[in-house]
Amino acid sequence: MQSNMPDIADTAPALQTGKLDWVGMADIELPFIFESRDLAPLHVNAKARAFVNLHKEDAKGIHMSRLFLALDTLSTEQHVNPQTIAQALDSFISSHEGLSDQAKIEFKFELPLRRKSLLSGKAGWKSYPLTIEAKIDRGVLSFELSLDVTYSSTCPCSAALARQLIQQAFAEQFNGQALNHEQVLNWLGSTDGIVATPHSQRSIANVKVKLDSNITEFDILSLINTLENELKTPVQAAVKREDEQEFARLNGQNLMFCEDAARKIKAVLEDAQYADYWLQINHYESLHAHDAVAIAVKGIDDGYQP
Ligand SMILES: Nc1nc2c(ncn2[C@@H]2O[C@H](COP(=O)(O)OP(=O)(O)OP(=O)(O)O)[C@@H](O)[C@H]2O)c(=O)[nH]1
Repeated sequence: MQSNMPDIADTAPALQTGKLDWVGMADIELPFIFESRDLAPLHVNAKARAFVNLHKEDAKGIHMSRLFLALDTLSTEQHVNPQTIAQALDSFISSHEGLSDQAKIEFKFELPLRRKSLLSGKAGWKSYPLTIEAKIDRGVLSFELSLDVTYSSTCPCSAALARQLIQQAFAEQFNGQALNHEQVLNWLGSTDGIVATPHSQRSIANVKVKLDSNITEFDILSLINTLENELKTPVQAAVKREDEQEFARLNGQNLMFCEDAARKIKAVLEDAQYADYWLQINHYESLHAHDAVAIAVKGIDDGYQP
């Protein structure tokens, strides 16, 4: 049937000749089963982008359906892991012989993880926005992960200003009186004892890392745990009062500007020895209507740019 049909991608002349860097499809709906170390295979609903370059200058176009069907195989017959993504990229190239020598796939999805509460022993779902980009360039494979981690940041400047107001309130209230332990303890537990509170904000760390081309599995959980353990105040799922109190303690013990968060994340990404990384810290301020932002990269030649 197909052989009687015109196939202009192969036969029609290009309107204008020239090489193209990427041609393909965006926003493809693609449910699949995702594999990553220490996680049971997970059903996710991804949006995919699939591309090849078009280096044959007079070719009319690429064969979109071949990319689409390779992705469909990944979705329906395989689990998504570095090997199967590499197979899909290989099939992009082999189905475009003479046309393309570069291919890339991007999957964007939310990774739902069970997260434990801080103290109460409960658990709940928390979703992490994740993008995986895989590329093959004249036979060389590369993988990149982008991940968002949401946390709370309490402003160190605001905390110092609040402490000063609390001291002033104490001085006014007791005005040079000699106090016993119980009086001070009672005052600290009263609303007068916390006359000002520092502002905190929901904050997001956007992190992008380049992975080794020879990885055999993704390890998203360990990256998320590393980032959250470093920040100390990740947004919680299940929260009972004891968890909320622990969260308040953690916030008070980990006051941070966006610069502090950026330096913390930079240090752990350096330690993890990623080939390259990029990070952007966003503190969605409650003091201002604008945000505080810090950006850092590993700083290697031809690497990510800030
Ligand atoms: N190259 C290209 N194809 C497009 C575009 N927009 C839609 N398509 C369609 O994508 C469809 C798939 O093209 P092919 O992969 O060549 O489909 P096919 O000829 O049935 O498949 P093969 O026999 O494997 O070549 C065609 O029906 C095109 O019309 C576009 O902008 N560029």
